[in-house]
Amino acid sequence: MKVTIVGAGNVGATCADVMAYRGIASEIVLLDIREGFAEGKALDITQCATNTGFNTKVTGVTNDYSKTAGSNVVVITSGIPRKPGMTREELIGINAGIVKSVAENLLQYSPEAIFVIVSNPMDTMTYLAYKSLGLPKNRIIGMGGALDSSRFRTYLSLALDKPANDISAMVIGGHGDTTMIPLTRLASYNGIPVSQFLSQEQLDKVAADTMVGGATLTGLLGTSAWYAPGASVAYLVDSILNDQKKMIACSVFVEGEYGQNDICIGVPCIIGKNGLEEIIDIKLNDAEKALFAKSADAVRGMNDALATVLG
Ligand SMILES: NC(=O)c1ccc[n+]([C@@H]2O[C@H](COP(=O)([O-])OP(=O)(O)OC[C@H]3O[C@@H](n4cnc5c(N)ncnc54)[C@H](O)[C@@H]3O)[C@@H](O)[C@H]2O)c1
Ligand SMILES: O=C(O)C[C@H](O)C(=O)O
Repeated sequence: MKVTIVGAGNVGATCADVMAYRGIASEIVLLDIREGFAEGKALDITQCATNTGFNTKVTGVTNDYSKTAGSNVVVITSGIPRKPGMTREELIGINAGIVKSVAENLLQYSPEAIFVIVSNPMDTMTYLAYKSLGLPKNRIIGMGGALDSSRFRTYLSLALDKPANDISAMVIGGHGDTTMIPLTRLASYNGIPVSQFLSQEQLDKVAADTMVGGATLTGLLGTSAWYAPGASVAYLVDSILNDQKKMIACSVFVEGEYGQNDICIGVPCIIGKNGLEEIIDIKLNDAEKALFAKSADAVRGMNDALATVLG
């Protein structure tokens, strides 16, 4: 199975590295606009093979889309990341044009591919890809919830002092500092509600830390994060290529689900060989429904800024 990743920067290269190491795809093509950059990243990753024991073919190209032909999955990470103090939404002006042209180029050479959108603001970029490519909604998937849920589980694990893999928890809604919705009520430690172990004050802090998880790392690193984002993309692509049918919160086009229409927003999705296979309808309580409606309003508002790009 062939995967193309556009953007060989921090997230794209990390994603390629994790996918190669875990043998998720047989072939990975990294593409970047910067001369020689993707070639260099691909060669460096390839030179891990004998020490980490993988057989994935990893190549890099400078803006040559013909080398991406016939990809089963394409991942878009091209664009600029935020700097400390910025919101993801401030990236829209530059990233919208990049994502649209990259997506169109990819489709030309891989007409059957499933698209995974990573560039920020991710929900807006996913909507842009959906509207401009004209593909069925199952083939356009925004990655954000996998990462946010992983951060939520990490913060819960730290508060509980228990392994993150024993914790089940999900974040839905927009992939923004104020639009994420960590579903604390449904989070569990091996099936036991986390509220049996943590006070409301502790739970509120975990949710707040989760929501600004990306901003915290941006403040520490001077640019946005890449290890957990790259691993989260690989996790999502694995579920597609290997038809795992995992439930992963992803940004997809909604048509009535959760009371919303005509936006891409994070909802629990079954992800398999067809991309989005089903949206799971969680019975939210009234407070959660209100948070989702507010998040959807903010996500919808950002889509208005796309008018010029969408023509
Ligand atoms: N959805 C998420 O959960 C999530 C997580 C982390 C980062 N991101 C976003 O992903 C994007 C990439 O982040 P990063 O840290 O890897 O940035 P980065 O600067 O390290 O890498 C971006 C790469 O894109 C390339 N690029 C720019 N324009 C291009 C074009 N037209 N064609 C091909 N390549 C092009 C650049 O040359 C660069 O190498 C940012 O927008 C960031 O906000 C999203
Ligand atoms: O925080 C960012 O800007 C990058 C990404 O969306 C993240 O959550 O790490």
